[in-house]
Amino acid sequence: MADPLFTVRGLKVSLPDMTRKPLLGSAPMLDILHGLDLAIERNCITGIVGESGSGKSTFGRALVRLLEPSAGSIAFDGREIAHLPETELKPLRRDLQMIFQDPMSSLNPRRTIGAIIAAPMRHHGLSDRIGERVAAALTRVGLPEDFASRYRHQLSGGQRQRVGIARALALEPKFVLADEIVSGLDVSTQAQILTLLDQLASEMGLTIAFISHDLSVIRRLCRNTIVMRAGRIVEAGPTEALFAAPREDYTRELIAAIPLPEIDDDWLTR
Ligand SMILES: Nc1ncnc2c1ncn2[C@@H]1O[C@H](COP(=O)(O)OP(=O)(O)OP(=O)(O)O)[C@@H](O)[C@H]1O
Repeated sequence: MADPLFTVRGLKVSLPDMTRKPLLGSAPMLDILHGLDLAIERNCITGIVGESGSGKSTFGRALVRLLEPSAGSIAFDGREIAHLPETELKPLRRDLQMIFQDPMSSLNPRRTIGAIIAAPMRHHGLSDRIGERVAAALTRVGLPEDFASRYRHQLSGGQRQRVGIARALALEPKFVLADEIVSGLDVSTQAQILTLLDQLASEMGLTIAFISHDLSVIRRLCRNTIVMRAGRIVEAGPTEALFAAPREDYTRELIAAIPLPEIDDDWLTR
């Protein structure tokens, strides 16, 4: 792959094992990722799929440096970031954004939607024309501008996830991690949110890592796919080729387990 946005080599992550935390002292370390090598292509959506506990979220969190790897390298846009201290990461945070699974818990109930979307702008020193920027961010995700004065509890699940997307995109980041962002929504709202993400990705030339356990969604949305199992990469490559001719038994099993398409399955036309 020519000029990827991320190049990851030998990525290992170990975390304190919370299931074995002693009453006194620190928890023993548990190896979660066992040395990942891969690249993430620019200006497209890459799917990360695998069963629960395979390490998808840990990998995503290491990419956006919410976690520090225990070993290995992460080159982001040509710069090594795996072990950068927080002071040097701060300006990079603008380029590394995240959309969370549960907008109900990630949106502050006491702040207006406008204040929530404005927060990352203020944090990164963009304090001029905030009202205009918030209105543009809302319009971009298909919400009326006057939603800026509403609160979280006045929105539906789908509208809340649109706010989560607006907040992540407000700073026009180079990379967005989307971790199971539709799993709490009903099927038709899921379809709307995925269509929106697909449109925004192509309009804004975004690079997105889309974590999901749902292979049928990955197949329709993502140009490339990474399959994970037990903290390792099983296989990775262009989605079409991976589905047409999976190299590994595990990928074949995942594909075989995809439920038959629903009648209104044409939400994404490409
Ligand atoms: N602090 C911790 N202590 C103990 N185990 C942990 C800790 N953090 C993560 N794990 C374990 O590491 C493994 C990978 O977790 P991770 O959340 O990355 O997987 P995932 O593929 O995203 O799973 P899911 O689809 O269920 O969200 C899991 O087995 C999880 O239980």
